[in-house]
Amino acid sequence: METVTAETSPQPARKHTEVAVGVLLRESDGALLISSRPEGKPYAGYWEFPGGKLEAGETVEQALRRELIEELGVTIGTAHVWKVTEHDYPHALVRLHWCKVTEWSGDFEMREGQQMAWQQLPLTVAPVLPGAYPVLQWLSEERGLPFDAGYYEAQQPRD
Ligand SMILES: Nc1nc2c([nH]c(=O)n2[C@H]2C[C@H](O)[C@@H](COP(=O)(O)OP(=O)(O)OP(=O)(O)O)O2)c(=O)[nH]1
Repeated sequence: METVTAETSPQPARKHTEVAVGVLLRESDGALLISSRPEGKPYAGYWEFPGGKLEAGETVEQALRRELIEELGVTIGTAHVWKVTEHDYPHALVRLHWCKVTEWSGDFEMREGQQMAWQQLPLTVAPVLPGAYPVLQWLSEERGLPFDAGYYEAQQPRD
């Protein structure tokens, strides 16, 4: 009989965590809204696009609308998925559903004690969550700007 060791036994497939993410674009100058991750979450203090995990039965748009009310106090208009990416973190395998958002109402309030910044590319806040790099690349390409992942990598904390 074949012995299956820990090294050779197949690993069960990791389940994806589905995440809705908003790229809020300011009409006047095309600036992007970036926010910092609150204390108590993995990667606290890292900068990201606002959003969060889908709850049972929610569409991406519904989850994004709920998250932005919870985190920022704004209610978004229509949002459609623009890109889907995946990132494998030690804490989770995430599937990110990215939506561009150009319409919202309400005043921004940092309801989770986080910070926010309207930024042009390349971003000047750091460190940025690595799962956001592909979107920064696509946004740069759309604007005819160079994208250098090394610029963002160099700002990651070292252990
Ligand atoms: N919001 C957001 N999440 C991102 C980005 N890039 C990226 O890899 N992620 C990952 C980090 C997290 O593993 C996951 C989002 O989960 P989260 O913990 O922030 O979600 P949540 O607000 O629903 O959190 P929770 O407190 O309910 O657990 O997606 C990004 O730009 N924005």
